[in-house]
Amino acid sequence: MVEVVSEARSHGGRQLVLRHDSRATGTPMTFSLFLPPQAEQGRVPLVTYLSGLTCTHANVTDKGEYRAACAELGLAFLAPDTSPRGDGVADEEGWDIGLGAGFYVDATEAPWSAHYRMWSYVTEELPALVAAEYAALDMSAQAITGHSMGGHGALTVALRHPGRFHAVSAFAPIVAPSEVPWGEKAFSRYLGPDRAAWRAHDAVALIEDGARVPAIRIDIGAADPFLERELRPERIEAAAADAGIELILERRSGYDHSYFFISTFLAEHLRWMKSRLG
Ligand SMILES: N[C@@H](CCC(=O)N[C@@H](CS)C(=O)NCC(=O)O)C(=O)O
Repeated sequence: MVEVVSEARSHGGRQLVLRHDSRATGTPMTFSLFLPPQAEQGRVPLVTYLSGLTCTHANVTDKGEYRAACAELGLAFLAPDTSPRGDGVADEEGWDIGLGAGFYVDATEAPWSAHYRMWSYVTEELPALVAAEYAALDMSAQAITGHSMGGHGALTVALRHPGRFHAVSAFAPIVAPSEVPWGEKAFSRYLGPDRAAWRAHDAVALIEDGARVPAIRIDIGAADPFLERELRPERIEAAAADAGIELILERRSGYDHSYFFISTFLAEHLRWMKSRLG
């Protein structure tokens, strides 16, 4: 059962905000879905966008400026939340852990393991739900992208589902979470101290361990304050080069980590995705 929280006409399509009771997280979950005008006539590809730390579906929905391009290109755009929320959901002080910081893993450690099952949510439950509810979505034509923690999510989800996504891109992604403070903090709590278990959720480690996608597109702001400490794009440049994965990585002069940066380049990513979706 999906509840429509809000619906608005935009660029000839429909911008929906939806809520449902998630089996994966055991909580209500809210997400947004834009259906372009082409969805009224036939089937359309689906782009999933995974958000970053502190975000809900609302940040990209309000500030991402994707609707004009999606309406032109005939792409649906799905934006999930970044963690379970509600009474009884574990949290800890700090904006980089707990609520708003699910890191797209299924936690194995208490107290997190009770609800923090964002991997199952974004890879299984949510795609199945939207496919069942919206027949216009062509689930054989999917692409995925994301920002920061959500860039990490997009890369790891695509690397672990070969063939599901025709295109994967990211904005300012955390490419090697096992090696940086945000990821070490989250993984040690959610997945425990055994770093071997972290590799399945680390894009650089996955590539080193043999996971492959045909191509990756990344944009990153050269003035991003998290660049050197948390994002470390040089790590995926090295891994992709060693693996023979085509990597289109643009460092955008003067841009920071914010939605002013993302909204500037999101349409370009959607165009690139559309070209790979055929
Ligand atoms: N809250 C943090 C910043 C966290 C941050 O930059 N989050 C990014 C994702 S990693 C974001 O998109 N924030 C929400 C927004 O800009 O709308 C701080 O105070 O430094």
